[in-house]
Amino acid sequence: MWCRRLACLFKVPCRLHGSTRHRSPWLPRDRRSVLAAVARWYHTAPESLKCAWQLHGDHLELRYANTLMRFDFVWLRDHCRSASCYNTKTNQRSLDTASVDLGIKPKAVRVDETTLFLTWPDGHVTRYGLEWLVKNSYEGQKQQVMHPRILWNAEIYRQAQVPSVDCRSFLETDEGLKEFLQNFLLYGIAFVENVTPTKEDTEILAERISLIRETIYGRMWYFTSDFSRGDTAYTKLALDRHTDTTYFQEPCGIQVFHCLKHEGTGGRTLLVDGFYAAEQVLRQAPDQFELLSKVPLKHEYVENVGDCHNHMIGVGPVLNVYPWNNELYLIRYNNYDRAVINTVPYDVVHRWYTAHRTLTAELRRPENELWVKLKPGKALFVDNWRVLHGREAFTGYRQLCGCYLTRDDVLNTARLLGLQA
Ligand SMILES: C[N+](C)(C)CCCC[C@H](N)C(=O)O
Ligand SMILES: O=C(O)CCC(=O)C(=O)O
Ligand SMILES: [Fe+2]
Repeated sequence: MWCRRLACLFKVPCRLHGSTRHRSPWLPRDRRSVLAAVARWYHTAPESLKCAWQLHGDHLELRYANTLMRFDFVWLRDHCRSASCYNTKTNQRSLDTASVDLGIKPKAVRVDETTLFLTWPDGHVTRYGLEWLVKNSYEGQKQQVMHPRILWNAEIYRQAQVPSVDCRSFLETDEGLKEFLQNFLLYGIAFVENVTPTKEDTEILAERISLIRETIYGRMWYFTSDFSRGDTAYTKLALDRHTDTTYFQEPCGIQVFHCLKHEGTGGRTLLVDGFYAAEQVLRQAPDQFELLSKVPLKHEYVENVGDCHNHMIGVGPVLNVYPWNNELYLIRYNNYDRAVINTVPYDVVHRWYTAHRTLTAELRRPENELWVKLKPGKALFVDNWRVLHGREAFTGYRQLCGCYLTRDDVLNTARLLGLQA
């Protein structure tokens, strides 16, 4: 059974459409089977079943380490790692891809125990390690996750007993920083303890892992319930779960919160793993998950209070997934800031509301809610692409400081410490 959805272009195990075999849109099925019938398999050694390959009219088929891979010939030429094609000092391609004949085909192919050798019509030789091919092929990629995560509800998170990292160890040791980042990547939230409760000390923390993303709220922001800005955050009202800056084309990657003072009641922080909730939607209603990942929405921030005049618009679906493996990487969920829906016709609108309701029900399940009281000295980092935050209404004087971080730079720091990010 081939996937009939037009929108589904990828040959991935289909969790969305209930079929595991999709038709590859790039190669008509009948042509592939004709070619397969005339081609023959070559093995590195007669008795070796570890690696086998065959040359087809327009691609090379290679079986290695239980992975069946198909490589386009231009791809094979384009990724050549020889000294004239690739600069290993800069890790950049020097080959001009536009100079490759789109009809190119290797003149000779040879495989030994570890390496694939291709000789091109002009005599140039390309070598690929077989392990490298498994790791870098489409077929290898779609079986892997980009970002390993532990999805959680309140119980899972509590059971995990994720430790907070001490401020000194975070600032002064690579181990402390790495432990913090590992927890942050896995859970989408992480705490630093024993921080001096000032804006300046919070800034030092932020700069340890990333660049601060300056926005219309400033670089380091600092707020109380004085309605100095035209947004509910600057009041004492409760705020339902949401992600921030959905009205930016690229919502801020990370949010840092540090409560510097609270003399009063209430004001607890709510945290909900948006990806855990989205996974439940995928299980219950895969077509609703798909709709939430396809329908583009606008979010908007219109501010006219005092001297602050801003008008921001961001466009994107609620759920953002990598198309080759369906992995979630960004949830955009803010019912306060969602703009007028005018990007799809009325019947799709109704289906979208149904899907949004299913997701909202999951996000609102009490067992998915993690409530914490932020205290001076304890800084919270939230992955704003994954974990929703909210707050309980409060009384009294409450002062919160923090900032947004650029996501690329947090991931950069994590990768430099050897983490998969
Ligand atoms: C965090 N800080 C107080 C600076 C800004 C709050 C932004 C609030 C906005 N409704 C949003 O969700 O993006
Ligand atoms: O007051 C709070 O605890 C959080 C408010 C909020 O959602 C925000 O500042 O983004
Ligand atoms: Fe917020």
